[in-house]
Amino acid sequence: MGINYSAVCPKPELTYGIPRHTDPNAITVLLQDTLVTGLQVLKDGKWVAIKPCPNAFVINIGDQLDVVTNGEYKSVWHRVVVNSEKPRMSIATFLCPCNDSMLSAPNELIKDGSIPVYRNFTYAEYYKKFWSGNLDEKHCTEFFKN
Ligand SMILES: O=C(O)CCC(=O)C(=O)O
Ligand SMILES: [Fe+2]
Repeated sequence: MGINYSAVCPKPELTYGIPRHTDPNAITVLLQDTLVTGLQVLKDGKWVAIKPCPNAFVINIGDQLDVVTNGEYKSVWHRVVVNSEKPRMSIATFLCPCNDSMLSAPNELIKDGSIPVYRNFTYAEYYKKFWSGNLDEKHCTEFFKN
C-alpha cells in the first residue's frame, strides 16, 4: 500500500506530484482525494484529468495484467499533477504477484500460429528492471516483448 501526498505548490507547471509511469504490479485500487483533482491518464496522446468520484475506487490496470492477458488489457500511463491552492492525498493498494511467480499469458489467449507478446519472466526480474533506470519515456513491458 502507498499513501501519496502532494503539498501545495506555487508553480505547479514546474513539477509533478508523481511523474508519468505505469504501475508495475497487476491491479491498483486507488482511493482518491475527493476535494482535489490530480490524477491524469494518457489517452490518445492527450493527458485527461480523472475527476474524483466520492465513494468509489479508481481501478488501474498494471503491467502484469497487460502481460497475462497477452496485451489485450493495456496498462495505462498516468501521472499526478500538483495544485497551487490545495494539498492532495491518495491511497493506493497494489495487487502484486509473488517475487518468484512466473508471468506468462495462458495458451488460450495466444492466437493460432503466433507467439506470445511477452517472454516468460519472474516478477522479481520485472520489478528490478522497473526500478533500474529512467522509464518515464519507454514502457517497461517493452523490454519483455518477444
Ligand atoms: O494519486 C493518485 O491518484 C495516483 C497514485 C499512483 O499512480 C500510484 O501510487 O502509483
Ligand atoms: Fe500509479
